[in-house]
Amino acid sequence: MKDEFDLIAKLLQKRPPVDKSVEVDVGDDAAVYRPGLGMSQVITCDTMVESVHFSEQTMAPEDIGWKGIASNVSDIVAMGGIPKHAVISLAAPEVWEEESLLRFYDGLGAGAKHFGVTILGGDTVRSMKGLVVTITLVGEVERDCSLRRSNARPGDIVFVTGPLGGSAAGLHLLLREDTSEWIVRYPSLVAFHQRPYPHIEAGRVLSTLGERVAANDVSDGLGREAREIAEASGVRLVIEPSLIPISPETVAYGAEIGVNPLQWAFDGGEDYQLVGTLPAQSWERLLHLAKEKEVSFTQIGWVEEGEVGVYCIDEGKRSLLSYKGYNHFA
Ligand SMILES: Nc1ncnc2c1ncn2[C@@H]1O[C@H](COP(=O)(O)OP(=O)(O)O)[C@@H](O)[C@H]1O
Ligand SMILES: Cc1ncc(C[n+]2csc(CCOP(=O)(O)OP(=O)(O)O)c2C)c(N)n1
Ligand SMILES: [Mg+2]
Ligand SMILES: [Mg+2]
Ligand SMILES: [Mg+2]
Repeated sequence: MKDEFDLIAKLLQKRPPVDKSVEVDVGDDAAVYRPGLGMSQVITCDTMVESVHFSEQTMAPEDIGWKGIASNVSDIVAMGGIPKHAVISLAAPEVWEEESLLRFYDGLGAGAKHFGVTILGGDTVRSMKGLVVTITLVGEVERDCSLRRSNARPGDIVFVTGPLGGSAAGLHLLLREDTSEWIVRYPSLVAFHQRPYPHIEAGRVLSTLGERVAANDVSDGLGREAREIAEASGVRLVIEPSLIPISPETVAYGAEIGVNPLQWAFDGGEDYQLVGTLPAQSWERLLHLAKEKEVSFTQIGWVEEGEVGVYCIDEGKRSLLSYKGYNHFA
């Protein structure tokens, strides 16, 4: 690469085409886009740091790009929104040469295309150590229809949208010394970790239901995300661990190495499914709509009055959840 500007020009060739809601594209001081009529804007931002969110051993450059987009899409989905436009901040050390950065953008472009996101700009700077990627994503949702963490009420059903724990199992496998033989045996776990697929339609079914729905995406582990709903709503969530969907490969890998896969589900994170609550009388209607949209919802518990927190119920016995979830500063 000649310089930063030459690199940016090459990276931009990897992005999907922009739509007509974009008034000013990349190439000016800032981009300008037109929000949908009658829609509220949703905005989120997530960062990925080398050695914290990924390493050479766990993710190829393409995977980092895909997961960067997916983790931001996941937060828009957790509000019930449609992801729209992103800006990408890239801080790259010298060891990240042009070829690797272009591969990173291949994954980013593929993710953006898959989730219907346009890339309207960014910033490219030198980092002294480690790649740092920060993505800001805007989306939109119908006015007053967003899925708030504070929406849970006693009597609601607690649900998740898909299998949990697979990403943490995949990370465990990728960090092994003898990783290559395990990758062949458990490819789905590697995919859970490297290529998450937040379901835009799952969030959309919930936000267009015309009901009071709470939701949170599982980036830090089910325990942590459920607790955030309980705290924001001032209620108690009761979870039946035996109802938590866990993929057969996650169960098999856990059994082989002596780890309870529930620990990955509660504490692992990066699954990018939703955990949420909604009134019990709307459950059957949700399942009916979900079937049409090919998204899945599984009940894992219910909401009660009482001391705020998350409780697990096992053979009729309740205990306060001891799982903590991922914490950057713990
Ligand atoms: N440095 C910051 N400045 C302002 N707000 C922040 C900062 N870091 C996090 N937040 C806000 O705190 C809340 C929790 O953040 P986080 O746990 O990262 O969300 P999520 O897990 O959904 O990505 C979010 O509303 C986020 O926007
Ligand atoms: C090399 C490596 N070590 C550890 C992890 C595990 N890990 C890193 S960050 C994280 C939680 C999610 O990241 P965060 O920045 O908290 O996402 P947010 O909740 O803000 O969306 C997890 C489980 C990983 N993905 N890769
Ligand atoms: Mg965050
Ligand atoms: Mg979130
Ligand atoms: Mg997030």
